[in-house]
Amino acid sequence: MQATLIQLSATKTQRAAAVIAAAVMLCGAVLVWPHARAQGVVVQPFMPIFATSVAIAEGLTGFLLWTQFRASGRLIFVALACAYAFTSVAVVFHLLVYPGVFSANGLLGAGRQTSIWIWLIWRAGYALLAALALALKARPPIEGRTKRRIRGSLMIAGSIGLSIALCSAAVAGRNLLPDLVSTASAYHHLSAHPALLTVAAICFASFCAHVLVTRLRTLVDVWLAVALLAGFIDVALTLGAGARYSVGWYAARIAAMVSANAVLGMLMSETSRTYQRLADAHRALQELSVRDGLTGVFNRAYFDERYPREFMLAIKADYPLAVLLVDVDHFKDYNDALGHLAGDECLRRIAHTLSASLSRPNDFVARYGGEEFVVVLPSCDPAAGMVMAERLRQAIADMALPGPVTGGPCVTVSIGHASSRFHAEAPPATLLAAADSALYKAKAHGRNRVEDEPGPQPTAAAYPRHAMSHP
Ligand SMILES: Nc1nc2c(ncn2[C@@H]2O[C@H](COP(=O)(O)OP(=O)(O)OP(=O)(O)O)[C@@H](O)[C@H]2O)c(=O)[nH]1
Repeated sequence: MQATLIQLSATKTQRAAAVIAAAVMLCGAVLVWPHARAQGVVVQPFMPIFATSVAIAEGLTGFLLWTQFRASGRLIFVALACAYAFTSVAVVFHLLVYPGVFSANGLLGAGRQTSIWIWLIWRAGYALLAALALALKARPPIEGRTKRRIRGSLMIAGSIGLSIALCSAAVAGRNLLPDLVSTASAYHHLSAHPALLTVAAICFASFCAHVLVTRLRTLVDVWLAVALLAGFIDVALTLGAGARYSVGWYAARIAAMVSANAVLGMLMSETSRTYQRLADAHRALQELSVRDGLTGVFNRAYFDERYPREFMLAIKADYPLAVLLVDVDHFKDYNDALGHLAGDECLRRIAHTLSASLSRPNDFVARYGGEEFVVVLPSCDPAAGMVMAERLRQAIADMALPGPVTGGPCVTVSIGHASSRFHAEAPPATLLAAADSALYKAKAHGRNRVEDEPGPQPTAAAYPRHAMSHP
């Protein structure tokens, strides 16, 4: 089972979902473009809600990518986690310095264009770091948990440090950086500024490089492409918008939200699918671990664990428990005459008939060893146990499996039966020993028959009290 996403190919449905998301964004951008400069309603709480949700989404994406790195050792994941960590920090700065959110001009002594410079750092940093991650795609995984933790932590710390340094520089250099805005809320001449055009070019180039290099083979490739495209649309619409709280500005912010959530959505859906697959695999493994590989009935280990539990339960609830030991007659001759493969098939068919003959949910059959099976029948008194044993013997005989001698008797089984209500002191082995001794008798008395042996008896008890008879 695939533990990480590195080689997880995108299915047709996942590709279709990504294509639809990209198409909706592009169509939306084209439709909005002619109205981008139209002034919209100023919704003051929009910016804090938008920036907070983006910062959280980017941070969560970074964290989930980091866990993918911890599991796989692939540097591409930690490089992508760096891109998201960088962005998450830049978005927080962007919010702090944004005019009109916490104060008229923004916190940290921001100038009127500081938030735009930080936004440029955010968009360019994300695109560049995502492109840089491409270079690490083919790198072999880092071996060793400590090595992974140290290298990964250093890279993440480096990207966070870089983001803090660049954003702080944007705040500190508010008077040195080129002026991008014409008024406090409008930035019409921004589109002509080389800084913004450069960032737009970086975003577009990063998207193209990603598509060309990855060919969108894996799930991560596909949704990262959607995130990069959304980042470019954010920049393009912001360029066309001209002013804060215009139609284009709102549309650009929505594109930024798509950019922040595209990979996160994929990671969350894949994480829950992985849990589902893990649970299924665990269930299958558990089922496999209690089954006998040859016959498919429960194995000896399962019997050894469950039988004492059934025994104690019978003591506690004061009901009888029947045990049948079923042994194939002259099986050595069968093997010698027909070969071990035929012998295996014979055991499989006998096991199938035995389990198919049990109807109550708590009855079970296990392979006790070699050509011997054990059947446990809780709440079954001696009379019902003998009836059941005889029914099983007959069922095997009715199969009419040809025996080792051509034209001779068919395959048969001998069954030793023991059933009893117990003293609390009686060890579980006593009942098994009684069934074994009954089996010995059945063999000695000519085989293809059922014999019984009294199991450990109670000192004084009405018997049976709750016993259920087999129909
Ligand atoms: N094909 C096959 N044979 C098995 C398997 N396990 C045990 N056997 C064979 O079962 C045979 C058991 O032989 P014995 O213990 O002498 O018993 P028997 O020939 O059945 O004689 P009785 O029990 O006295 O009727 C041996 O030849 C084992 O090799 C198995 O998984 N597959």
